Amino acid sequence: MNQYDLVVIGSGPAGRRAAIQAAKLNKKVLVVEKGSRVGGVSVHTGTIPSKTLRETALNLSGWRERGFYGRSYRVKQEISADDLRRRLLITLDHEVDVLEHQFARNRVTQMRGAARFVDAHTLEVEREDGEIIRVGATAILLAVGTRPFRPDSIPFDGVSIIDSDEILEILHLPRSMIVIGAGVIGIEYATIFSALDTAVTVVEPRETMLDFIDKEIVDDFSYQLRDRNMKLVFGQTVERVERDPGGKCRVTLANGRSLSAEMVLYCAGRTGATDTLDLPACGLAADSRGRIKVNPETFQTEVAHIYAAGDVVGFPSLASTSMEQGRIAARHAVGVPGNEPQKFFPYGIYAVPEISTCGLTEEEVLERKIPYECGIAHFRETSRGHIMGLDSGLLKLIFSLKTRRLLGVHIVGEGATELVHIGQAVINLKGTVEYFVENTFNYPTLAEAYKIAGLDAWNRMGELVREPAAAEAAAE
Ligand SMILES: Cc1cc2nc3c(=O)[nH]c(=O)nc-3n(C[C@H](O)[C@H](O)[C@H](O)COP(=O)(O)OP(=O)(O)OC[C@H]3O[C@@H](n4cnc5c(N)ncnc54)[C@H](O)[C@@H]3O)c2cc1C
Ligand SMILES: NC(=O)c1ccc[n+]([C@@H]2O[C@H](COP(=O)([O-])OP(=O)(O)OC[C@H]3O[C@@H](n4cnc5c(N)ncnc54)[C@H](O)[C@@H]3O)[C@@H](O)[C@H]2O)c1
Repeated sequence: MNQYDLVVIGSGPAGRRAAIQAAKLNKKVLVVEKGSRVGGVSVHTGTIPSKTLRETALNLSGWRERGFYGRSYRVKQEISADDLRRRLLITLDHEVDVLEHQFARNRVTQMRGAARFVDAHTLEVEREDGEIIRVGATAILLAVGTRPFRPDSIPFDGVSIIDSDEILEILHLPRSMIVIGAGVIGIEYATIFSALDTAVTVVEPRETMLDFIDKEIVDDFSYQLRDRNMKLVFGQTVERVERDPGGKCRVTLANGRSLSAEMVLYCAGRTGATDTLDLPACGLAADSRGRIKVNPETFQTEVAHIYAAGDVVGFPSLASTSMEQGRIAARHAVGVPGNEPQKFFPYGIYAVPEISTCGLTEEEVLERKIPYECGIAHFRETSRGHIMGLDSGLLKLIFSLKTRRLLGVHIVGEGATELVHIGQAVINLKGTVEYFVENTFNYPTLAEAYKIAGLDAWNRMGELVREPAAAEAAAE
């Protein structure tokens, strides 16, 4: 039986980053992956495919140019499912190739097959041909991720009633679609298909969506969706989903209302992929959604040498945070703990338009009773926004009145997921409103919106009265 310092189960963002980190520290590392190719949900069914699909949809539809040329502007008149898939396959091949090369360069051993526990230090890997291989490990990282939640009550058929994995395989672009669940996945796909001129209705049991985002940003976003005729049916639960004799999909709501469309996309959350690990054999158990509890600082489970990271541990379930969690877990597992991570990470929602946020929302600032001031900039106030033909886009900064420090940055609009990193740096480096007022920004850029929002807040906050010594230091 081969013995390893660290065995990583799963090759998604958490597993991949953990394996390479441990290998860089000269440890003997094995990655076990049951999928036919490495990369995890992130590369094959999640982040990368959905973002590639979005980019293709925006390019082929001419979405970004419609501000100038009108809503009927198209780059390609008839966009097919094949058009969308072509770019996807090229991107995925490239991602897998980069990852395989990283593993090879860093001497990370790979094994194809499904891993399960024999005991707390031993795993069995079942390969596709039925062969079973035993491996021993000093430490183990569970980076098994999640899969779409598929309740028995929904008659999935892989063609018209589908989940977020199956949407990548559709054979034709639907003219109408009902998206069930206004979480991040549901909203991203709903808005991408709406940009392709599919008539989209979103059904959500709660009265609101994306509750972790600043309300002013969600309000602006919802207004933009409704303005382009997307239907948001909130506060309604789904009673039944079925195909009617004419081939259309019918969704019946608890209030009796009936909706019909060519396609139903079901996105009501995800389940941890822990059911086949035989967790009791190592002394662990998962919760009802298949998730594993960990120490949020070390990512150790209740069994000290077994770690879990990534989506299998729950919120925030992002590729970006999963990578960091994997790195922290691997360092701790091999006895070289890293520095404490930065407190504030960005959250990017690649809807059309994009939303991105870092730090505290206005609702959180109010809840914590922190005296604050906000600064707002509309992208249309920037010259770059004019050049790009943007008629929407909003950047909101929240500052503490006491310390003048930036507490939160919230953006909806073109480039939000890139722009947010300026705000993230200022928050984590403890910068104040003066950073935006006193620095020169490239012109014309959308980043200039930071300057405008900073000045907007500063005008209400008033001048900073510097102590004479501090003023001298600032002048140096
Ligand atoms: C549609 C969609 C869009 C997304 N968009 C974004 C985005 O834009 N930005 C972002 O940051 N995040 C995004 N995410 C989230 C992101 O994909 C996940 O946070 C990330 O993939 C989680 O990484 P992970 O390492 O935990 O596991 P995963 O990527 O889920 O990988 C887990 C791997 O473990 C393997 N595995 C499972 N069980 C076993 C076993 N028993 N033996 C061997 N192998 C096993 C699986 O085959 C899989 O390859 C998106 C997710 C979805 C679904
Ligand atoms: N851009 C990104 O960073 C990105 C993109 C996609 C996904 N993700 C991650 O993937 C994770 C999973 O996303 P998700 O959208 O599947 O889950 P989610 O938990 O974010 O959203 C699920 C939504 O479905 C609703 N819902 C729950 N039960 C329902 C039911 N029975 N009928 C109808 N609606 C129901 C919920 O109220 C919720 O709004 C998220 O935590 C997210 O962090 C991130």
